[in-house]
Parts: sequence; structure tokens; C-alpha cells
Amino acid sequence: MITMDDIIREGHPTLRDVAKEVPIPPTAEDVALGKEMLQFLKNSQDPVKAEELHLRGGVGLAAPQLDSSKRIIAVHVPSVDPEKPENGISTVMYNPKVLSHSVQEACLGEGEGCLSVDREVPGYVVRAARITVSYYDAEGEKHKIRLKNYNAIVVQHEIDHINGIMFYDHIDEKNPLQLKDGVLVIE
Ligand SMILES: O=CN(O)CCNC(=O)c1cccc(Cl)c1Cl
Ligand code: NI
Repeated sequence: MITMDDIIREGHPTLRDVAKEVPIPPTAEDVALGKEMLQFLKNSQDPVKAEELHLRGGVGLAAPQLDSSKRIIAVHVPSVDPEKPENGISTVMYNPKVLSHSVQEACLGEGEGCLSVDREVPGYVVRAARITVSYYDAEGEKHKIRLKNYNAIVVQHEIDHINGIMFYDHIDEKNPLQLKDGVLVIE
């Protein structure tokens, strides 16, 4: 079971590597890893388990954060509206790829955090507001999905990880809370 001890922290070189594509269909090892990553996210969002296992909450996780330089990400973003479960996203993506993205940009009003970063880094992380992503699932089936708002932000944070990019790389150091016109702020 993945715990915080398995997550490497900034300064570890693997976080800055470009991760390698995995064979499709994924191997049994990569399927197991993906399942463990998704379970970690669910545990981290369960108040009892998170407390018990001393987990920081997370809505996404990338294999490089476990010192495994593979293009595997997991996202578990519950829908804000229980009546519309389809607005959330919970899946493991193998070899995810952003096929296209909106010109319009967006950011989270409260900024971003990262389990590999043991400090607050204030500032807007400006990303594409909408993206079209292709990926393979654990069975090796290819998917192409369109994401927007919070789901799009989270998947971009995770795809950054497999490209060796950290969220604060996107923050304007001189003016972290400055926003260009037209950037959608997601609360
Ligand atoms: O790479 C994944 N993590 O580091 C897990 C912890 N961070 C989050 O869950 C998180 C928090 C805020 C905004 C975004 Cl976009 C994300 Cl992803
Ligand atoms: Ni992160």
C-alpha cells in the first residue's frame, strides 16, 4: 500500500526526468502500480484512513512521484455535485497525451499543491482551460476524452509530472498573484 514514505520530494532528480512510455497493453506490474496509485488517492480523501495512515490529501498522482519514471498517472477527482457523478473523474491513464487544448486559460483560485513539495508555494498556476487527452487504460484500450475546469487542471498537473515539470514552474515569480485578462479563475 502506498504511503507518504513512498513519495519522493523536490530535489530528488527523478522529479525532473522525462518519464518513459510504458508498453501497451500495460504489464501486470504496471496495472498493479496504477491500481495502488488510485487506491492511495481514495485513501488520502477518506478522513479516517488519511488520519490513520498520515496521508496528505491528493486528487492526482504520477508514477515519478514514487521514483518510477513511467508515463502512468492516476486521478481521483470526486464530482462537486453528487447528482452529477459524471462531472468527476477517477481513472488510471497509461501514456496520457494532450492532443489539443483551448486557447483560453484557467487556474485554481487557491493555487496548487504537490505531495512532492513540502511547502506552500502561493501563486496562480495558469493552464489551458480545456484539453483533449488520449490515453490507454489497464486493458490496453485507447481513450480520447475532453476535460474542462478542475478535471483539466488536475490532469495537466499530473502530465507535467511525467514531463519533469513542477507546478511552481508556471508561477510568475515577480508577480505570483497577477492574472492576465481572460484567465478563468476556478474556485
Ligand atoms: O501530483 C499530484 N500531487 O502532488 C498530489 C497533491 N496535489 C493535489 O492533489 C493537487 C492540489 C491542488 C491542485 C492540483 Cl492540480 C493538485 Cl494535483
Ligand atoms: Ni504533484
